[in-house]
Amino acid sequence: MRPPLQVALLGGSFNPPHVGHLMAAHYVRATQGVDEVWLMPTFRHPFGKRSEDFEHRVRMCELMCQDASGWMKTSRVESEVGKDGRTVDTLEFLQARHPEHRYSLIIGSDILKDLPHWKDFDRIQQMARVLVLYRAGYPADGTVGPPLAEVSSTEIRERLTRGELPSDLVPARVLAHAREHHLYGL
Ligand SMILES: Nc1ncnc2c1ncn2[C@@H]1O[C@H](COP(=O)(O)OP(=O)(O)OP(=O)(O)O)[C@@H](O)[C@H]1O
Ligand SMILES: O=C(O)c1ccc[n+]([C@@H]2O[C@H](COP(=O)([O-])O)[C@@H](O)[C@H]2O)c1
Repeated sequence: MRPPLQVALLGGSFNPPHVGHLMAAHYVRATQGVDEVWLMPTFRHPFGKRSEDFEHRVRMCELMCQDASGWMKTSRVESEVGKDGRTVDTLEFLQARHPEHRYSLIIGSDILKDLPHWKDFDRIQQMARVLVLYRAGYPADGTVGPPLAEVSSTEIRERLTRGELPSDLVPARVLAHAREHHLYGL
């Protein structure tokens, strides 16, 4: 019998995806015994965060995944769960759909402050191994690995608003998609 597929989930707004996401995915794949990393763009953000259209964010994630050899994938699962975007519901849905997989959940250390407001984080920890990555600028206890890139989608959107093209922070194919579709006021 084959061992279960080890899947690490990286949920986020991806508004837009950037090299910080890419480094997080590569780091986990390289060091955490993971077969695949699935990017899961939010469909309904639980805290009401507004973003560009889901389809554009999915496409930009797919374009970013093209840089990896099949192990990094984009999942539309958040649009299929049919609830209000809570991660515990997404995990339940994925476990029912692929009971043969084993899940890890990747979060950056900037999110630790929000966890008390997440739904059923205890249950999440029962269903998945939670990997807290050290996001540069957000030191915390219990993180895994070195500080990762100091980059955020917020900073990228700000640069775009100023008319700058953040080609040092956004994969080229992703930036080309944003330009072609006039996202972020381009
Ligand atoms: N540079 C980074 N290093 C480590 N983790 C990151 C980094 N950027 C994002 N993450 C993690 O990836 C997940 C999704 O992040 P998200 O898509 O919200 O990006 P963001 O840059 O934080 O966006 P925004 O600035 O719009 O809040 C979160 O768990 C976040 O902590
Ligand atoms: O489950 C929750 O209650 C919950 C509350 C807030 C955020 N999340 C998830 O956290 C991930 C990162 O969100 P964000 O705000 O950094 O884009 C994303 O997958 C969200 O669905 C989950």
